[in-house]
Amino acid sequence: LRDETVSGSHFCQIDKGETVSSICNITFNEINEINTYIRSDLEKLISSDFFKYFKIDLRKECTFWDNKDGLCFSPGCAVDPIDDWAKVPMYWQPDILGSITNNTTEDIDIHDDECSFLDELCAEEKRLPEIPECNYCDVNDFENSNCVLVDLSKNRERFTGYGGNQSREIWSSIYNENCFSFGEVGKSLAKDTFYRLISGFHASIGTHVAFEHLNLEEEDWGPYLEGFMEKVGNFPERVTNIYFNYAVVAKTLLKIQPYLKNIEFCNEYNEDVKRNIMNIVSQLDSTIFNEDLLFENEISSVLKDDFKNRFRNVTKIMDCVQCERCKLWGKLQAVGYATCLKILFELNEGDEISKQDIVDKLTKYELVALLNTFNLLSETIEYVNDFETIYNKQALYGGENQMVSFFKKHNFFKLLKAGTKNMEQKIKEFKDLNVPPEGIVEEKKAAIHSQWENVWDVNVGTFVEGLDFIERKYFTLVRQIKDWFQWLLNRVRH
Ligand SMILES: Cc1cc2nc3c(=O)[nH]c(=O)nc-3n(C[C@H](O)[C@H](O)[C@H](O)COP(=O)(O)OP(=O)(O)OC[C@H]3O[C@@H](n4cnc5c(N)ncnc54)[C@H](O)[C@@H]3O)c2cc1C
Repeated sequence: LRDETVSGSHFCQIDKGETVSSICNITFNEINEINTYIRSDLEKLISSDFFKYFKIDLRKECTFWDNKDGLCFSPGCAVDPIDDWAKVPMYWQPDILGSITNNTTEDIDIHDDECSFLDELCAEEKRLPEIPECNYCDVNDFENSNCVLVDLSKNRERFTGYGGNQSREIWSSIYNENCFSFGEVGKSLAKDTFYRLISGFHASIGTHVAFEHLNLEEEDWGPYLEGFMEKVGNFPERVTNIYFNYAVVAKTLLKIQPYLKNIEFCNEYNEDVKRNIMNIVSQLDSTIFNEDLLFENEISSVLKDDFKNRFRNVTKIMDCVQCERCKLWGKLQAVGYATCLKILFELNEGDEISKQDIVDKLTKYELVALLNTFNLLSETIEYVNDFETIYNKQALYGGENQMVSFFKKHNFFKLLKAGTKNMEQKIKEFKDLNVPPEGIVEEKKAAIHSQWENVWDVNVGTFVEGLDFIERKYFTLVRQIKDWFQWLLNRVRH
């Protein structure tokens, strides 16, 4: 979505000078600009040892329906969990995490494991456990013994081949059962936001899938513009929702920034990670998203609970995803958005001490998910811009490319060749006709004439049909050639 457009048309039908939504006082252009500034810092942060690991139970049972038969057999669906523990940093080692759960006060310490970020990272600084606040997502997700640790940098979100009814069922269940009904959407900013978050999340996955796409014919990875346009680009609302989500997550980071001081990312990494986060956050603009407007007039504990329940359901539905890699990234993003909602809702009220308390109790998984979700959106915006460049190039040089691909696709010359063969066959048959005896010459002449007409009609018809094809697609010139040919044909026949 950069400034240059071809012949005045807007890529994805979006005016980049407009604000992203009534509650985001920022334009598409401004978000593009911010994203360019923070991109390299964000990439550095996400590839650090602290943020590149995530724990997940890939075998967790789907509690909504029976999906035992639904498996994704494509090799792209697989995840490579960590098996060489020697290479994993100290604070991700199972014995460090395990030492907490092995304690006699197991139940309490499990919560400690999940919700006291500081304790979990720096074993020597254990504090007394507190009751968790992670109730926008399912806290049990990260505490069971079936969890595996995954290096996210080695299992990127990309095309896996997962699709069809299986994935459609998941999306439709998220939209139909867990978003507010269509009657409610449009009447309430808060409820609209819920739908937009899901749609932006979906569109971001679609953009990644199209950008890191496997061309099955050429067995090569690369951007697939048609796929992007089909799933995202032809729907301005979906592209807008990606920018909307970017604004929401950016604002979440701005909101927790003043309270990050207490969090220690272990001595080894603390300063680096903190400096990096501060660098990123300092480039964001607080007008990017106005959550006060969102909750104006209607923030109530009932609505808040409704949000919590619905989003917790969304994170649980991810257990029903049959493709492991999709499940990994789906879960991570669902937890990332759940964390956003929690911070935007909970940090909007109460005194400074309670706000500090909420941030102090964020779990490692929530923070890893939040920052990785922001990184995915940042990549998505970069990809949308790259798709625009590809689109503009094709529009500029499209005439030639389209012609070549047309001839490749419709194989026009093959059609002509077949027509010619047909014609040769007919001529041969014609030649093979025995010369008739005197008396029936006139009759035979008429038969021969009709044979010729037949040959002519069939083959010329094929040829004209071929020209028709091209004409319909691209050339007015062909119409003239065709008219001329038709005129010549009429003259020869009569
Ligand atoms: C949680 C999850 C994670 C996934 N991760 C991956 C992955 O990493 N790699 C991969 O290759 N595939 C992944 N998939 C599959 C992918 O999302 C699509 O489902 C798949 O590519 C099939 O696409 P589709 O064109 O049939 O439509 P789908 O994307 O399945 O969409 C179903 C319907 O939802 C509507 N819709 C589509 N997009 C939007 C939107 N943004 N907003 C509102 N409505 C919309 C349309 O009406 C569409 O027909 C994932 C699926 C899920 C559920």
